[in-house]
Amino acid sequence: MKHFEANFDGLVGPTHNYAGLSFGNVASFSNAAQTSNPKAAAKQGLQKAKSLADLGMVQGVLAPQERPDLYTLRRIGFSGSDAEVLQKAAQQAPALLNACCSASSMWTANAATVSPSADTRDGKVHFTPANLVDKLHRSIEPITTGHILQATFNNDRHFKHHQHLPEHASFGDEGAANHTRLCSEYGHSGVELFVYGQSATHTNAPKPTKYPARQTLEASQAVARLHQLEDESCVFMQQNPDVIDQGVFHNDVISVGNKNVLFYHEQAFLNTEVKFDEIRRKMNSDMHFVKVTTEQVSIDDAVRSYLFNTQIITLPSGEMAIIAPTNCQENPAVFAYLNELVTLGTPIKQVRYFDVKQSMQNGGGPACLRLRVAMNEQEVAAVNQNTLMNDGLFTRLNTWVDRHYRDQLTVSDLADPQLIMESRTALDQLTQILKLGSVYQFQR
Ligand SMILES: NCCC[C@H](NC(=O)CCC(=O)O)C(=O)O
Repeated sequence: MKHFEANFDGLVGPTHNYAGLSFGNVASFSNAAQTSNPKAAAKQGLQKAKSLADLGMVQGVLAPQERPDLYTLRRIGFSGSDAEVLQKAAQQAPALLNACCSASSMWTANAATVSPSADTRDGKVHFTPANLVDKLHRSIEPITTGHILQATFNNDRHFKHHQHLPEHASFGDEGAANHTRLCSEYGHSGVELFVYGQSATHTNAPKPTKYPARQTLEASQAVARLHQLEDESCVFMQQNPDVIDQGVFHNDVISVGNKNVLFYHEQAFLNTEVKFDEIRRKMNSDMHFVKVTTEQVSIDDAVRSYLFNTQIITLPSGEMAIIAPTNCQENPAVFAYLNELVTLGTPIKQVRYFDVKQSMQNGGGPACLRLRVAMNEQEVAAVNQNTLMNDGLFTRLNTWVDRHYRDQLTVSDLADPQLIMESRTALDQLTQILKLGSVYQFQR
C-alpha cells in the first residue's frame, strides 16, 4: 500500500494581528503594534500550500478559529451585547481583549501531536490537541481545535481523537512543534522524538532562566501513552535551555526532521550524542544527522531567518527539498549555508523559498504553519476530501479571502463590532466550502 506524509496548513483567520502576545518569541515581541495585513497573510499561506500540492504532495487545510472569542470574554465577566462586551473589554482590560482576538490557530504545528498508524498499537492515527497553557491567547484554542480535527479526520475506523491534556503547567503541551517522527518509510514504524523544555517533576533539572519552557517532559510522556506508542519507539530529549533563553521557544525553531534525516543546530539539545545513539538503536536503520555549527549559523541568525523552521519534504521523485521562508534568502550567512547544503551529499537536494512574512512577523515560519499527518492511501481516502488542496479549492479559498478579509488591521481595530460580524460570516461560509459541519460555538 502507498503511504504519504500529508501537510495540513492552518488557514490564517480574519483577525490576524500583531499584539506582542508571546513572551519568549522574539518576532512577536518586536513587531508588537505593527499594522498587519490579514488578506495578504491568508494568501501567502494559501500560495505555499498550493505550491506543495503542485509538487505532488498530499496537502490539506485546517480551518481557523472564531475570533474575537466572545465566549471567553463573557466567561471572565464582560457582559451585554457583543458590541458592549468588546467595548468594555477594550476599556477595562485591553490585554485580555487582545488575547481573545489572536489568529494564532494558524500555526497548526501547535494544533496537536499526531502519531501515524504504523507506530500505534491499535493501528489508528492518533491526535491529541495541544493545551497551549503557557500563553493565555493560545490556551483558548484546544476545544475548537479538537472539533476541527474531528471534522477533518472524521472516520472512527482510522482516526482516534483524544482530549487535550489537563490544563496545568505540569502538562504544558505545544503539540507537533516539539515532536518529530523519524522513519525509513512513512508507512513503516518509526521513532517518535519528543523534545521538551523542562521537567515539571524533576525540579532540579536544567531549565531556562529568562524565557518559559513551554513543553514539559510529563506532557510528552502522557501523549506517548495516549497514542499507544511502544517505549522502544520513543525518545525523549531535552532542548538546550540556553537556546530557549535566546528565543527558541519551540524545538521547531532549532531542528526539523523528515524520514531518516534530522537537520539541527549543534546547540539545539542537551546530551546530544547519548540521545542520538538511542535514536540510532531504536531506528534500526540508517540515520542522517545533519548538523549546523554555530560558526556556520549563529543562534541569532537561526532565530531571525527561521532556517530550522523549514519543512523538509520528500518529493514524489524521492529527493528531499527544503521549503524555506524568503527571510533565509535575505540573511547572508543562512543563504550561503543553504546553497552549500544542497551540495553536501545529504538527502536534501533542493531549496524552495516562500514569502510567509505576515506569519514570520509573529514568529511563525513555514513549519509552524503546517501539521504533518503520515497516512496510507486508505487513510488519505478517509479524510474529509473537501479539505484537500487542489485547483478548485485554491480558487474558492482565494475568492473567499478576497471577499471577507481586510487588508489592514491594527490592535485598536480589535474592538470594532463589525469585525466579529465579518469574521463569523467568513467562517460560516468556510465551513460550507470545507463541509465541516458546525465546528464553531456561534454555529452550535
Ligand atoms: N509555532 C509558531 C507559533 C507562533 C506563535 N505566535 C503568536 O502567538 C504571536 C501572537 C501575537 O503576538 O499577536 C506563538 O508564539 O505561539
